[in-house]
Amino acid sequence: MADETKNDDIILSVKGVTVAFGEKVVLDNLDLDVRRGEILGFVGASGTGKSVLMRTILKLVPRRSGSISILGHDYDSLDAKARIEMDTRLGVLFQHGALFSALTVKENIQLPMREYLDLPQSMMEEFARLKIELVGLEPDAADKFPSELSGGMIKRAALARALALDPDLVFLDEPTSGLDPIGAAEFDELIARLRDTLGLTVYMVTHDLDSLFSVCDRIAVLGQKRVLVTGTIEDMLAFDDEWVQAYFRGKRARTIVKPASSGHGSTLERAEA
Ligand SMILES: Nc1ncnc2c1ncn2[C@@H]1O[C@H](COP(=O)(O)OP(=O)(O)OP(=O)(O)O)[C@@H](O)[C@H]1O
Repeated sequence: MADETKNDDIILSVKGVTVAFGEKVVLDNLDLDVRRGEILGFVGASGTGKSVLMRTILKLVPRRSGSISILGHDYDSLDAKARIEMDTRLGVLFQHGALFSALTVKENIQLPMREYLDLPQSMMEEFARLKIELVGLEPDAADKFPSELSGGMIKRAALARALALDPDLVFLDEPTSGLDPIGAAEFDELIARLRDTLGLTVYMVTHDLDSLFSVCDRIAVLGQKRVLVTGTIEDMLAFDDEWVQAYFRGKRARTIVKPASSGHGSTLERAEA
């Protein structure tokens, strides 16, 4: 596929990255670009290394070789102050939310603010209130503990925490897993709205075909220890690989029906053929 992306548009660039645990190589010479303002859906069979790649990008897993540049900077070449500044520009929603159970929603959201910013309590209260509103939670969710929230509310609260520092790029690890189809669709709409209103770039690891069809601007497929293909749904359907074909043309894909007038409508008609 022709790639006309300018370098300025690349918010995350992964080049030649290899990650191994002992003898076991999980990612081998992997390349991936994420463009500013897009929702990139990242898929791959279970155990192929999607979480490992996300954790490698976030410096939670060491790599053997290769380079990772975020917002035009190679993290390894930054000094301590610049690294902290860089950390504030990234948000992460780990699978299952990973909220602190002993803290209220408001306190969870304020945690990154306490860690990275020196703000008066009154300002943190106001910022937490705004984030709660932004993700579509009721104001009274602020003082609730995670155990008092539904699965969908936990995801939204975790998203509010990921957005606490107004990041440029957010990483979402299976954000709709465990949600019912309506809750998942509402969460997808929220993500798309944040992309459109805040210009947020979203890197989303997902198994959710609905999300891939409805909100992802591009898709990247992980397989054979590297990114096999990136592109639109059309590119996936045209890509000659057994797993990609089974995934995007399989039974579950065929149950997703979109009106022909929508962006991917014709694709889906083809998928059903
Ligand atoms: N800390 C670790 N030590 C050793 N092996 C690991 C470690 N973390 C991950 N792995 C291995 O790396 C491989 C990729 O795991 P990963 O969790 O990234 O897969 P995944 O694509 O996210 O899978 P799923 O879709 O099931 O969540 C697996 O074989 C896993 O066992």
